[in-house]
Amino acid sequence: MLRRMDTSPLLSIDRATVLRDGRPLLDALTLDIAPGQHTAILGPNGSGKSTLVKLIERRIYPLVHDDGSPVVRVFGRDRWNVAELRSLLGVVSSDLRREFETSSESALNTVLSGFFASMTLGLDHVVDETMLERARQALERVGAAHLADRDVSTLSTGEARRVLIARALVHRPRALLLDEPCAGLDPGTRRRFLDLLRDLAQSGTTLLLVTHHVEEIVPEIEHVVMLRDGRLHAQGGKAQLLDGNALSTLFDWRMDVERHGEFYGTRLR
Ligand SMILES: Nc1ncnc2c1ncn2[C@@H]1O[C@H](COP(=O)(O)OP(=O)(O)OP(=O)(O)O)[C@@H](O)[C@H]1O
Repeated sequence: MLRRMDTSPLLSIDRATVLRDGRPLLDALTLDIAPGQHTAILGPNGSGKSTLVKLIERRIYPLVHDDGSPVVRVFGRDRWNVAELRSLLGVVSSDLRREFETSSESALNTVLSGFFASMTLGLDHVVDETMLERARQALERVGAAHLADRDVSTLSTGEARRVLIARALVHRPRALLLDEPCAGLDPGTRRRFLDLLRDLAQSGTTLLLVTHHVEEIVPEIEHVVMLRDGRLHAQGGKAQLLDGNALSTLFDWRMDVERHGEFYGTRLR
């Protein structure tokens, strides 16, 4: 079973449609991401990026197919217990960030709650020494060990982001799904954060990075998916899609693409 899962696509979405008030937020979206394929998911506001994240993390469900065939498979499987899925696919989403803004848990407990796919540590959650050690290591990994005892609601945006990444990392997941992880970070913190993502990618964690900023696409990411109006607008390699014409069409504004070493940037016309 494990061997089969290892070679299965990380993500396989077959004509996913999500409706709200009769309107498609995702419209027959088909998308395949291979194992180990670091991917950036780009799209303008309202293009369906966060909806896609919620679909993958099982917060919302698509319309079912008439023939009963699965719409979303993660690591080759369409049925998951959420805690089990989180152990393989760590998620840092905007919903999760909002939920933790009002939490009164310490950063360490917040990271530990990742073992139980819950928001807080409950009385029925038994934390053993190994978990504690792993949670401390995860905080260390993201440079947040000194925040362990702080109440998460008192952390700055960048500090809280690190704690949420540590929470996603406690299981040492195979992949990380990050929705706008750099929103609200100052330039230095953003660059350090991107270096952390590079480090994770180089040590074998597959990155799925949702963003509207080309500047955040770390060099390890080679595959780009473009969403627009809830549909797959384009997908391909960076050389093909991080191009002035392709990005201008996607974002409806003329822009040029510049290379900054291994990174890309845009200049609006
Ligand atoms: N619960 C909901 N009910 C109705 N419409 C919704 C709901 N959630 C999202 N939408 C709409 O679905 C569309 C896609 O939203 P989504 O949040 O996925 O976009 P996004 O690409 O993540 O945008 P942004 O870059 O602004 O975060 C938007 O038009 C949004 O208004």
